[in-house]
Amino acid sequence: MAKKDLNTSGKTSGLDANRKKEIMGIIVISIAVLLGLSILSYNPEDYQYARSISFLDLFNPDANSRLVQNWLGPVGAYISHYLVHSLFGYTSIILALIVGYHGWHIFRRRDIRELGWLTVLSVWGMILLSTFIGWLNAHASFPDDSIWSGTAGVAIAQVLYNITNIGSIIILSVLMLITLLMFVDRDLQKTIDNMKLWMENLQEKLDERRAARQLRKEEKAKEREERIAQKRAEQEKKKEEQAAQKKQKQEEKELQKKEIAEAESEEEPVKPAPSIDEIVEKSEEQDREKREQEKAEAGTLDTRQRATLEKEEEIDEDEDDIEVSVYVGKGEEQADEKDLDKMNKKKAKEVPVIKYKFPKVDLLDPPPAEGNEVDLEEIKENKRIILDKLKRHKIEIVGINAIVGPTVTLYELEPAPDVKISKIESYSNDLKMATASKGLRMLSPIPGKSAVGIEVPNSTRETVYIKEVINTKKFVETDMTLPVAFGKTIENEVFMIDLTKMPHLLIAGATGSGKSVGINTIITCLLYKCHPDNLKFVMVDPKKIELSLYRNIQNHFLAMLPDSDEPIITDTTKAQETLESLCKEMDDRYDLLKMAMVRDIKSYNEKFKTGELDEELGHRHLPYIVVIIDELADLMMTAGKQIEEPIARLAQLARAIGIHLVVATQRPSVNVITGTIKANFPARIAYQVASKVDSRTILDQGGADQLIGMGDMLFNNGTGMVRIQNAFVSTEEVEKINTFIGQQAGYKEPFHLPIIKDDTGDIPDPLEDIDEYFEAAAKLVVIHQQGSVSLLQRKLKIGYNRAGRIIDQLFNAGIVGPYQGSTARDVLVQDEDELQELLDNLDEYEG
Ligand SMILES: Nc1ncnc2c1ncn2[C@@H]1O[C@H](COP(=O)(O)OP(=O)(O)OP(=O)(O)O)[C@@H](O)[C@H]1O
Repeated sequence: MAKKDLNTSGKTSGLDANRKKEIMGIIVISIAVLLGLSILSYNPEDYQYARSISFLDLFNPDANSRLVQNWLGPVGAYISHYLVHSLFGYTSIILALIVGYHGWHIFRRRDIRELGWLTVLSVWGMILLSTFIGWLNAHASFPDDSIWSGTAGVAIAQVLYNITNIGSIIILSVLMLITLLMFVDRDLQKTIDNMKLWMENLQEKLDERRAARQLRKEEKAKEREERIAQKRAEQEKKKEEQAAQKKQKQEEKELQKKEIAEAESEEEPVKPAPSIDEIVEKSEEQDREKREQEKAEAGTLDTRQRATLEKEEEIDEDEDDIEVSVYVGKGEEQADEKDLDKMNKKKAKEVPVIKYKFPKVDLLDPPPAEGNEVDLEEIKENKRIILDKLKRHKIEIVGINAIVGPTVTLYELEPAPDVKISKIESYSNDLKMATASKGLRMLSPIPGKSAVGIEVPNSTRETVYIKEVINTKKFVETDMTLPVAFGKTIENEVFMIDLTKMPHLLIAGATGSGKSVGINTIITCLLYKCHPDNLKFVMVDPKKIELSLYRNIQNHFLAMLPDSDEPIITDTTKAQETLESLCKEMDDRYDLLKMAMVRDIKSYNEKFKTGELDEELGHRHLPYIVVIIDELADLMMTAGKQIEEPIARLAQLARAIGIHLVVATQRPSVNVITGTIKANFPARIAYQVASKVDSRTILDQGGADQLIGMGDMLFNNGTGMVRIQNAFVSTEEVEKINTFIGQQAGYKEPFHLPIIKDDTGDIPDPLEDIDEYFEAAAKLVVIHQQGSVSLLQRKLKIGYNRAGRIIDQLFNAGIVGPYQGSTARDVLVQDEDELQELLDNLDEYEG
């Protein structure tokens, strides 16, 4: 039934009404398309052609109607001429769109009356747009062709312009805007409301975005804080782990040592002889390891130091004031006066070569019974000045500690979390002025801490006496080979190093800063701990006064060239010769080490002591040699490279064979402390210097320019810097020690360094400086047919160096052959008669 209704509904005679509408729609759309195409393909020249074609030509296949460019031929040319040229230019396309839209409406069977308002608005819009473009074309030459607006558009615009002049464009713009708004939404109020709403939405969105950004920022800051806290915790954990690992390693090492010792006692494997390179490399590696270990420990240094400090007082004036905790190091445990003497007595007995008595502790001046009191008033005042100054620069400090040392007090400031540490550093000069101090050193930050350190000199400084340092348990009981206790740190601890581990020292300081006292401290410490059999000094003193006191101990402790009259070298040429001789001694020692198949002097001497090394082959006990150069500048100025080269060579290679350099200068300029010298001296000491540049030359950083003289020093071994008050040893004390040693029998002569052969190739005059044992030695050598140093040593009861010198003279005289390493020299003279003949010839030559 319903089906029937459907089929019958709307049926008219012939075509169904709906179909009709659809057909109608399609036709209208097609007209719109044709209209559009004719408009789009408009060509101004087409109209003339179109006009020239007669109606009949249209049916003539040869007519030139094809010359018309318009896509719809002459018809299109006509239509587009009227619409585009005469009426509204290209805006006429709106007409085609209106027609097309109508067609679509009809096709969709909608009521086209609905389109009334839209049609009117579209036509109006088209006219307005063409007028607007016409105005622009006429008055702004844009676009430069009236084809966009048509003649009608330009004409209307011109009329409007004639009436309202420039107002015409404003009127047109406003009309355009209104039309556009009406097009978009015909309800203007609604449009305005919509626009308002859109603006509000936009504002809201912007606000939301801003809030989200702020939230993200806060979250990030929170995350960062958490990360920092986590990192700190990790660092703490790491430190603890490192300490544990270190302990474990130490235990393992000890265990290993024990095992090795046990294994060695069972059987001694035959090891291949190490090369010089291996020996140097090994000892460098050990140094590197030590430095790395120290670096790892540097982080824990502070806690170690702090643990030994005693909290003196907490000063807290006002309620809102930051309290300052004052710490004073409790100082090193003193040894019994007799302890060192007793130990030294035992040590002297172990070396039967000479009868020797170590200097007694009571030769040293006792420190005054009363130590310096901590001046709490001064600390309070300094704290006030520092905090006031920083507050004025808006730097907030949340905690402050004061560590009172013998020379300076270290104020540890803990800044508020948001304070930049570098900012505090920039006020160091201000603080120096405010505290009216001679020098003020900043540590920003204190290594391993998130605190800034300010070292302010104490108004009354405490002298650290050498006895306070030497007579401590730390020094007395140390098993270091060449221990040097420089003085006291800010925590009142004795600062001690083993010179063999450094392995050389470079010292700089302005005149009067305490260098000479420092060098005396080094020598004194060594004299109190080392037997003359194990230690020799080479002293170079171009200033001629500082080290002259040590002449007294030449037969015990000094090493020199055999032909030298002065045990303390003051002349540059002699200094150069001595340094070269030390290089030879170094090479000889490496040969000995190689022969003995050991890697360092310590193992060599141990092996020699047990009798494993044959004296016949030239093996001998090797004493450590400490070369002291007081004033490198004088030498460098006169001899330059000739001094620099042997120093650098020794510094580079001498560590394993027991030659250590202590080089001082008051001029730390780059032409004295050259790059080559600096590179080979990792351990450096700076006393007060004149400028920051000088400080950088010696320490690679500032700080030494802020020291306050009289033994106030900075020690840097490449792993960190320590401020020390150098122990004071007076000239009288040095004199007493030297006299005490000097009046003992000692050796017959100073330790002789090897003679350097003339490298011109000339054989030195064999009769010059000939040894009184020369003839006797020659006979011995010929009788035994063996040119060995140890033979002469044994038979003539002379020292190694002298025997070596005689062998060299025998070589020069043609009695023995050249040096052959580990085997004795060949004897070139067959028997005593031949020798006598040779000696007679030499006498004649001499005569
Ligand atoms: N550790 C110290 N404790 C107390 N006073 C010291 C200390 N070191 C040096 N002095 C004082 O400083 C003075 C100068 O010291 P010293 O002679 O060692 O300086 P210097 O650097 O060697 O000078 P120069 O280069 O002119 O020889 C000494 O006479 C002494 O009074």
